[in-house]
Amino acid sequence: MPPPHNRVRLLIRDMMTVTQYQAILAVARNDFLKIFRKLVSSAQVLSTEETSYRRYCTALLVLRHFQCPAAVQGLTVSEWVNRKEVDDRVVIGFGRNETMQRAACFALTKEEEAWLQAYYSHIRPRVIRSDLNCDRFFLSSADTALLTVSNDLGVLHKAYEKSWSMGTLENFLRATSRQARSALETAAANLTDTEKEAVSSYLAYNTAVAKLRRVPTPQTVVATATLLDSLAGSDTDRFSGPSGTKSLDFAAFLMRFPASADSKAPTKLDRLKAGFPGDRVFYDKWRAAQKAKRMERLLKAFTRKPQESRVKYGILKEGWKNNCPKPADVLAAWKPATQFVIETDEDLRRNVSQQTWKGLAIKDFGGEKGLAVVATQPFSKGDIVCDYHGKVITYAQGKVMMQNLQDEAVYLFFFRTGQRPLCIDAQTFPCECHPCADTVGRRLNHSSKQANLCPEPFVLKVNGQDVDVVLFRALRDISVDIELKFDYGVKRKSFRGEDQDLQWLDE
Ligand SMILES: C[S@@+](CC[C@H](N)C(=O)[O-])C[C@H]1O[C@@H](n2cnc3c(N)ncnc32)[C@H](O)[C@@H]1O
Repeated sequence: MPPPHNRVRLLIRDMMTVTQYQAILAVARNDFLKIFRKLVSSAQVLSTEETSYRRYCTALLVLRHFQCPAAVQGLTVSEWVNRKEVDDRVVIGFGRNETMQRAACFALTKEEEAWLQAYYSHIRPRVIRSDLNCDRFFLSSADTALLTVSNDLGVLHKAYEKSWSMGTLENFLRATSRQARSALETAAANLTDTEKEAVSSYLAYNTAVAKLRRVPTPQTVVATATLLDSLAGSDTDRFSGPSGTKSLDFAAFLMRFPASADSKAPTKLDRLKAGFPGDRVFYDKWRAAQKAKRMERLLKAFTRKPQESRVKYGILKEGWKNNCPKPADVLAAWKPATQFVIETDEDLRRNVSQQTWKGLAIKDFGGEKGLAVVATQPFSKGDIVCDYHGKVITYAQGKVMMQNLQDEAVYLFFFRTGQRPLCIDAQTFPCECHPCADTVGRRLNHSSKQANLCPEPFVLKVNGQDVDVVLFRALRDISVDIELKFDYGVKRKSFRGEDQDLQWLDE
């Protein structure tokens, strides 16, 4: 029999409601939101704050969405970029098939999505420093897949131990995933059988369990998430701050009016129409954020220390009439970049031979466009992003393959290196060297007007042999979530040698 004080704890645990298990989310919320605001306004965030932010995000998925730690750890970038908006929620992990190991599927509110997106677009890219190619959404600060979600939950509770008043029930509680899930099952006892099945499917996390159940539709996942909120005894805003604060929030302002180097400042009328104050407080902060972005772009544009006149010309070419950094400030902040030679760069050779390109995910846009590639970390103008991978064949062989294609998408890249016309065959799929991978280059879509990548032929020594490769270079700075595209360089009437009216080739 457990000692008396443990018996009291066990008894209290039996009485705990779902909301009480979720109390840590409310207690830590203000600190979390402070970091969120800093992230979206591009203010400096300490690495300790980044870790606390990640801990809160994983706690949210465990305690509010009842996902088990293994499912949170297994969440991938591909699942995140392929999330689907359904009604007022965003469904993640939908459309899995049997080859996938995890079966977590949950529906976030729009606010929660913005929180996780801030982790994904601001913290995750900073954590990826080495050459490890990790597709996991949550990374540890050592740039590897996060394996400590349970432990992180304990650390989050410990950090707020003192702020919980002595003698309250919460004081006894360090909620674990298992306890929160079992409190939910207790709360679900009076539901109908169909609702119970939906709840237990929302909680399922391994393929074996998920296979026994029907695959839920995204609408069912959303309905179940709403049901879970009601079982927790309150609505989706139960952790929200005082009403009316949202419109005073600069983070919300930036979300409504993103401050990129090229965006137009919101006018007073724009601000008022969107429900923000008409005064200059947010406006001035917005201008400072844009100025910082412009400074960043100018600094990246010069690989050698420029003359002041060149910086002035650079600003003129950008067409920025006001709110630009002073040329003298750009010169003061400029630092030389590290040298990078394509033909001898070891990382690049490894990426070509092993297809370990970082910062990219394949996203399904559906319809005619189909699969495409999006950035999962920022790229700078001039960066090599990936290659067009496939077997190098002769131009003539490529043309024969092209003529034999019916209506299917084309994965042949014709190019010239020196005087030699060649073709890369990515039509034959999967390739012999990567039988289990969908290589990213073949999923790049076309755009003649908004291309952000440019193909360049090179000869590289790969595994001791000279290999013809086509590398894609970023034509401009590319941020997270942007689709990567290049100009296929063909006209719609001549594509595939047929007189086909393919309108997308004019895009
Ligand atoms: C190299 S593949 C690109 C990846 C392809 N979307 C997929 O789902 O695998 C080329 C094919 O993609 C499609 N495609 C490329 N760019 C497109 C665009 N901008 N809009 C619509 N479809 C496009 C065309 O069917 C083309 O033959």
